[in-house]
Amino acid sequence: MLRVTTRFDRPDPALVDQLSGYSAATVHEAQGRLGALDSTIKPIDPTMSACGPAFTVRCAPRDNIVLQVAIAHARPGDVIVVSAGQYAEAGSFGDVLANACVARGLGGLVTDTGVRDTQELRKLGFPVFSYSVSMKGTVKETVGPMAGPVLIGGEIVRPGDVVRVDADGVVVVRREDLKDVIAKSRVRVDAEDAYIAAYRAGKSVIEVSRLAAVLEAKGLVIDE
Ligand SMILES: O=C([O-])CC(=O)C(=O)O
Ligand SMILES: [Mg+2]
Repeated sequence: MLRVTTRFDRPDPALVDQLSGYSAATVHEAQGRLGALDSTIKPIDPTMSACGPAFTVRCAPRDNIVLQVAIAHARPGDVIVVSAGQYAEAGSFGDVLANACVARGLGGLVTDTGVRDTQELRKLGFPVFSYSVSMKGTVKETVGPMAGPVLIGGEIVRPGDVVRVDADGVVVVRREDLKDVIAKSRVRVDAEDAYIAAYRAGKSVIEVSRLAAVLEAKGLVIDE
């Protein structure tokens, strides 16, 4: 017998909602350039985005039985995060399972293996971020634990950490850092807005980014 748990603490939904107002790149910068999964994990459609608590899953390569169990047990808003050995040659998720996710109100899927039925997935609009697209079928053989820490895209994701996914990829925020990262994201967006306003007002990049002293120290002379 193998007894597994699907219980873990989830973050305050109001904080998840606030984080969703910031792009993945902003969140990554705001937390000190941390938490970005490898760029090999990409949305199947750049218009897709999501933000939610991670429901973590470990699957054997070419096997999606634990993923299916997770879809049955995840809560509305959860983003399922599947670590399956960075295995490109398997289509472990497609439009049938995506419909099960939509019916349960899940937030999205992030996986380091492949997905298939991508045209149907795009039409359905369920956010899917994967390592590959592969038509190759999977077996349902290897059971194992879920809702534990997983390694995916070079980062550890724990159940209940928050994943923010958009056209630029996937970033993970530790649940305990959420408030701080939201505050730092706000500061960053305000600073960027000020830069953009200055450029529109005709100021130069060198002035706004205070580059003159840096360029001088580096000995750069510009002939116009
Ligand atoms: O059936 C599977 O294992 C994956 C799939 O193609 C789907 O969910 O449509
Ligand atoms: Mg299918």
